[in-house]
Amino acid sequence: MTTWIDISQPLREGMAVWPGDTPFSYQSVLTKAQSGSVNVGSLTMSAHSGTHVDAPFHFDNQGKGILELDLDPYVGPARVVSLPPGTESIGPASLEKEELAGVERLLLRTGVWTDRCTFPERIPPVEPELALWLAERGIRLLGLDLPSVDPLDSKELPAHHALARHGVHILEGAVLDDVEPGNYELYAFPLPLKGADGSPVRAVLRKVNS
Ligand SMILES: N[C@@H](CC(=O)c1ccccc1NC=O)C(=O)O
Ligand SMILES: [Zn+2]
Ligand SMILES: [Zn+2]
Repeated sequence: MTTWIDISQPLREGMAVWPGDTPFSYQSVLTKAQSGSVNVGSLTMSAHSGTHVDAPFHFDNQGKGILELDLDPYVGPARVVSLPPGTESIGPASLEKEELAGVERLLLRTGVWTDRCTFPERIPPVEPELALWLAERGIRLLGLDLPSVDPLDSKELPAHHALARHGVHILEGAVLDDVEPGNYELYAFPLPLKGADGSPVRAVLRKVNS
């Protein structure tokens, strides 16, 4: 049996969501007793719930929505890198010692979001300069264990825009606490949501030998 490493946050009532955003809820609309055959539930949630991907339409009215996105960045070989505790921001200097030749998907573990029931107050943001640096190295997906790539109070979202401009897809809210740095295969397809600006994903890793 394959050993999957689930790096998705469970979607459940009470989970932390962006301040002011739609809380997650699963409601039973029909019970087996009522229908005589089946339980049926209905979901209410933000497109940015838990472990999710952003489409450029999230921050750019002319940007692609989830359904228009290329799927390749979301599946394939990936590298997990752990950043040192106390990292203030994530830029080229944070990664200069890493040998990233051939890496197309990069997952960064900061370890700062420890209590998933509450939203973090401060996160180390991605420096917009990192976008070009990643693109120059052929990286097409940046994943983080953080709810955003920009400071939580940012309105301009410079890192989101820079990453999109350079074709680097964004995966947010991954759970990497127990994942050793190294090489993996990543599977994190977005849902086929027409017109949506983001999508929750079931993100999993599988260890590869190297
Ligand atoms: N940029 C964040 C989400 C975000 O900014 C947000 C999500 C829900 C409601 C409001 C938000 N931002 C600003 O008001 C993300 O990419 O998940
Ligand atoms: Zn998002
Ligand atoms: Zn985002």
